[in-house]
Amino acid sequence: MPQIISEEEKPEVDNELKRSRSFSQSIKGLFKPGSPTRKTGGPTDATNGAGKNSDRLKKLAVSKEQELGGKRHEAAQNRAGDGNRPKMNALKTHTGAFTSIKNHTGIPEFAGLSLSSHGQARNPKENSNGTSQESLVSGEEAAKKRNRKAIPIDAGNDDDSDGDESSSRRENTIDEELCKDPREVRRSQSLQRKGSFSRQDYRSRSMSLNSRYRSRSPTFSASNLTQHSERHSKLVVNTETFQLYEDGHHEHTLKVTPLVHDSQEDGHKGKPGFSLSGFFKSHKDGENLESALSLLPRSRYEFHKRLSRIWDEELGDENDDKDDAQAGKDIPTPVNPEAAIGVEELKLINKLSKRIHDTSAKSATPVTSGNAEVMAKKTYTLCEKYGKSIGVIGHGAYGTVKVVCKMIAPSEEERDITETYKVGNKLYYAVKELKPKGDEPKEKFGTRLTSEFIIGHSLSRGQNSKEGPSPNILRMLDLMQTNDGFVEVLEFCPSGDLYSLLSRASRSGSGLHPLETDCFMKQLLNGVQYMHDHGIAHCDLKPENLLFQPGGILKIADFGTSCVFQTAWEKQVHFQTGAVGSEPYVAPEEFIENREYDPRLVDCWSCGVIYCTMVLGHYLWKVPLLDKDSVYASFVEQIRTKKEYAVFEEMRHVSTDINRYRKSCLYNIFQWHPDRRISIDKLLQSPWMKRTRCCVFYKDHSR
Ligand SMILES: Nc1ncnc2c1ncn2[C@@H]1O[C@H](COP(=O)(O)OP(=O)(O)OP(=O)(O)O)[C@@H](O)[C@H]1O
Repeated sequence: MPQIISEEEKPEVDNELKRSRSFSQSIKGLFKPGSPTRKTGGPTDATNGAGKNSDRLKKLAVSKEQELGGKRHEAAQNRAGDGNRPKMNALKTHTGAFTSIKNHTGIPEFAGLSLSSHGQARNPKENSNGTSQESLVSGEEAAKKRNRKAIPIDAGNDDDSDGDESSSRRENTIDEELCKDPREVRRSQSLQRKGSFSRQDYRSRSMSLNSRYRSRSPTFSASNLTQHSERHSKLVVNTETFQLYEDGHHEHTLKVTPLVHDSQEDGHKGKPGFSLSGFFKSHKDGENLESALSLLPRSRYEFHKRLSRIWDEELGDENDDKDDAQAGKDIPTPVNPEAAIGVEELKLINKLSKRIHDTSAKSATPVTSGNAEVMAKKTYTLCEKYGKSIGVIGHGAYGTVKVVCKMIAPSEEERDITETYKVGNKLYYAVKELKPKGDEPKEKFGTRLTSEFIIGHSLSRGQNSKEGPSPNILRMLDLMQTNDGFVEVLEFCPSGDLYSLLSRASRSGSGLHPLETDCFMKQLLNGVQYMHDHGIAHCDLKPENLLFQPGGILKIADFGTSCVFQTAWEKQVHFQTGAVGSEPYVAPEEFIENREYDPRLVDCWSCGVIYCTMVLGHYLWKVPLLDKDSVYASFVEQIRTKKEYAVFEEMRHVSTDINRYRKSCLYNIFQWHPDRRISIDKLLQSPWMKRTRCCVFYKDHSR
């Protein structure tokens, strides 16, 4: 049964809502471009965050472990009308999560806490694509049209371990219309389209590439993927992105996002699209990028092992080893070895901070001049390790994201393919340029850079994890330095992000299939659970930060605003204050001034919003503030008075049972009081998720 707030709890909730209302008055300027640091509560900038982090470390030594309230409530469901769908006007905040570490006495002076942000007003998807979030806004007729007759099918998970759910109750059904004619399905599921995308039509080229990609396994180890294609089962649903078989198995067939010719970046007229077989002529920008040098110590050089060994033998850097040994001596023994931020990360933070600081100090003498040769001997260039730039995949707030491609020798072809996207003997990497924004202080930029990289690098390597890396965390492979900035080398996800997928689905009128959305949700929750298990909360979960491999493997990306709530030296969970993320996905408690909140629970709220966005094809609300958003206010009102929300009640699924379980989970996610919100762990244990068939096989069957 869904949980809502009981009568006796109302006063407390009312107070909170009032507070959130009054805070909303002051939040107006919070996310303006270049808006100054908030003085009280709310987001702070990285420098303030650093101060807070030191305080926190002192506090942490004596404080008791904070535990989550696990109270769950039950409530009845009634029907109610829904308000108007909002047009999107979202925002995003950024923060740095680390500060440089100068000494290691006592509890390490590790400042891995993202408590902060200064806001910038920004369209949620204000990028080169001209893509607008409004494109996701649509009406509600589609939901009504989806209410159709159903026929039985086993759409459940093979895992029958959800105790109380006996097999006799598994009357899973699938929409009759969906089985009959996928095109009709598309029409019937069509979502009203608003706005348009200036992203050029990707289809002509990507369609031909798509078949190549579809035939190969996604980048995650094949053993972790469920196998569908060998089964001889009738295809019952076939949309542009999803194929469902009669036996309940499914496959994702995501398209490949086209690259833009590098030269177009410079204003040259070039042919749009790209060929994976051809390399473009290097130009000045390309040379700058390709000669970028890694900032990672050579001991971190885990790929291209053969080459690494040669360098280690020929060019051993004793100083690095000495520094490591010295730093290791001063670091106390971890109490929480599973934390993503442990001894190795601490050493790396120090090294990177030093290197980034040195680079900033010497910005007048870029690395390509005299010192470049010396540095190049100690490390490797981007071109040597990851290949040449072949095009641009997108634009972020901090710079362009390019794709580089490296041919590998036949002897290397057996190499671990989890590293990045691989086609034949070519490996593709995404290279994200990072430059300080406008007048962003160098120190703050360095902090943000280190934070994002260390968190992403540690999580994606899974070094501190018994089960190894998660297939749902984007691999962050390297941090390199160019003439005028830095670049992160990332696993390349050729199918782009969930935002683009939803936009395309909305545009083509197909929407996503319920089993498709459930599979993505399960992957998302598993990825987030992995992060939480290792002491990191993402804090900016949204479709734009979820990338895909063509086979439908979802990758959580962008750790720039992530929060380290527990390091290897802490047993307690650290809460944070201040709104972080994008308004539609931010949990309501983040807006309450000076209120500490559990970052894991805000991630859970965001997952719920993402899920609803996938199902509905539009946002739930613009912002969860009563006085700012009538749709959110309507949600709160309906839950209070009718104990249900019309939007959730009207959602349809292929299975009536799964629909019921899902609804229950949604009510438990959208608890505005965080103490009553369901955790990611519990969500993954729910009958809904247990019955969700997923493209990734998670070792822990409870997931
Ligand atoms: N590893 C990757 N593989 C494929 N596409 C990527 C990858 N990383 C980013 N992109 C694409 O590049 C575009 C810009 O990404 P980026 O992360 O810089 O944007 P952003 O979300 O604005 O980030 P930030 O919040 O750090 O500014 C997005 O459209 C994204 O889908």
